[in-house]
Amino acid sequence: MNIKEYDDHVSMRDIINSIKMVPKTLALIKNVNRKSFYIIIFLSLLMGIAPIITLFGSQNLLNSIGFKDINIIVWALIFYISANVFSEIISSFTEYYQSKFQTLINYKLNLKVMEKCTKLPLEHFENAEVYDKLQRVQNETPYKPFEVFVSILSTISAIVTLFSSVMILINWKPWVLTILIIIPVIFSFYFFKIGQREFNVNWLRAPEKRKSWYLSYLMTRDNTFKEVKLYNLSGYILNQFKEINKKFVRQDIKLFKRRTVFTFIFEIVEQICINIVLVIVILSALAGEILVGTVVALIQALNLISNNSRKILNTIHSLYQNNLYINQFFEFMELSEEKIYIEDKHSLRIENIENIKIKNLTFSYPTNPKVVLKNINLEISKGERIAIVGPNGSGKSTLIKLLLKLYIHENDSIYYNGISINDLDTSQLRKKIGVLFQDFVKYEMKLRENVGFGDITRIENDRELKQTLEKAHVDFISDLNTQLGLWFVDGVQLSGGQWQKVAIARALFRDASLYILDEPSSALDPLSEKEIIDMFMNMTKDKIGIFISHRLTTAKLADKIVVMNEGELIGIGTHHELLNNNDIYRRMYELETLQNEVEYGYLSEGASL
Ligand SMILES: Nc1ncnc2c1ncn2[C@@H]1O[C@H](COP(=O)(O)OP(=O)(O)OP(=O)(O)O)[C@@H](O)[C@H]1O
Repeated sequence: MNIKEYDDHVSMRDIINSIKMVPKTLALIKNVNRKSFYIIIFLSLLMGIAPIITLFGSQNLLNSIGFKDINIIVWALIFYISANVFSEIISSFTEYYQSKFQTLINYKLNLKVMEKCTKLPLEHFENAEVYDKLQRVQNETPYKPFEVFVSILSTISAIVTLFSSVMILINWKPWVLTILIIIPVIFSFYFFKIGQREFNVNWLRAPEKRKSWYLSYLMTRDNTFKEVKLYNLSGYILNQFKEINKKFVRQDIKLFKRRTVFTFIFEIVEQICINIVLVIVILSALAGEILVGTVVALIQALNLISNNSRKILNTIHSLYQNNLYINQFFEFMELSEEKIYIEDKHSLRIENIENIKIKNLTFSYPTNPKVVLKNINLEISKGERIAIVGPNGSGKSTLIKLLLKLYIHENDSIYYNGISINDLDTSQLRKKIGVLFQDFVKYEMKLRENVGFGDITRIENDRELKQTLEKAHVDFISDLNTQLGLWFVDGVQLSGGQWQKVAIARALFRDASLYILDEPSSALDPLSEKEIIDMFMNMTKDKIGIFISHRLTTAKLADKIVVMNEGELIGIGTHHELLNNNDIYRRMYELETLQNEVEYGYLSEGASL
């Protein structure tokens, strides 16, 4: 079914398409818990019959009074009371099973969305459209499928009741039915139209809803709160938040108004028809054609027909609307997954990374036509430690992400041990790589988890965790079970550099054959930086080590330095080789040395004071 974003015209085909979605939705819900699913359907059928049994009970009871026989009256009373008790029992059971099932559906479908998220490639998370889709699905999934199910159940009960009530009326005057049924059918098209409009409004809201969420995030998180306070941004952000949400409120009120007016017109027309039939019932009673009990039964049947035809109309309307939402869920679940989950079963595996070869690598991000890497050629072998240097935006981190197979690059340009990265089992390859990302995660969890996530299988191995912490110079906390960060109770906040050391420990905790550190020293003091790089060089003696650095005094410790500029690899060699034959490198180094001298001069000036 195609989602119409702006047009709220509803054709018969749309309605049929929407009804065609019902089996798919039911299958989705049934898989959550088959037993509850069938019990609820059975209870709904009983719920549909219950009003008719009660109606018969009251008709019998009233008519029995005319016979003046105590036995008949007692039996009629027993039947009447039993019918009411039966009705109460069924409704309590239905309530219990529905609440239980709703909880299960919420849990299982949210889990499905989360599981799907874990399988999506990185590029989907850098795409605003996918984010919007995710936002819609996350907002609606907890309750929409259950609403569809409830709509279907109500329709089943209502149809059963309607059918039985119709039987009562058919016995009396069949032509009366035409009036009572034609009205809801005519109105149903308008209800669909309203449903489509409400859906469209919500559909178009997703990007702004996400913005609204982001604004509230800025106002309420510790890491953003400081700047918001300092730059006095509260008013500005709050205004944007208000603007977006005021617009939502205006739209919602407009929709409520439309719906209320329309429902009101429908109810008035319907009431007029019902009252005409009522007059006919009274006239028949006055003419002595029917008994008092039958008059009551006919009036009740009329009410049941009126209520249930309205109910069917409402539920079909919400069914249609909810199906549009559920279609989003199915579309989201069909998003392409990371290759790792669909093709890797037949991929090749390597035990250790001995050699990396990059051949004519050219790359653009899927969301950006700009060529970010241009014809890169590079070879690194076991035992080599490489530093990558270059100005901001020159493509250093992109190169690392491609080495980790975070983007699918169709051309065979990267080889591990002579095998194209595209033919390698992704998860097995990633197990061989320990990485510190430039924007590493500060897990608001225990120290054990922050480091142990490097190799989850050894998260309980205290001895190895402590050895790694020592290597990464994490000497400021000793208890592995210390909660880090301030989001949860008893948390200990770390400084920027301390968090970075913990993240380095996480990368090193992995028993890898390739270690990559993307700007490991960005938050470290010079002494810590020296210690970390020395340790890294030592640790990667018989492995492959790559680190990105903006400090050439650090980079020069590497065996080889790779210089990048505007997506190109413009130089490779030792520090001295590059000083002699690479103008950009030499200039960068001179500038850094000059800055150091200024700093040094300043410091010695200060020292002499
Ligand atoms: N996810 C992305 N989607 C689209 N473009 C991106 C993405 N990430 C980076 N870019 C673009 O790719 C180019 C290279 O970015 P990259 O992060 O690789 O540079 P870098 O050399 O690591 O920079 P820095 O030294 O500032 O960390 C930049 O022009 C950037 O705008």
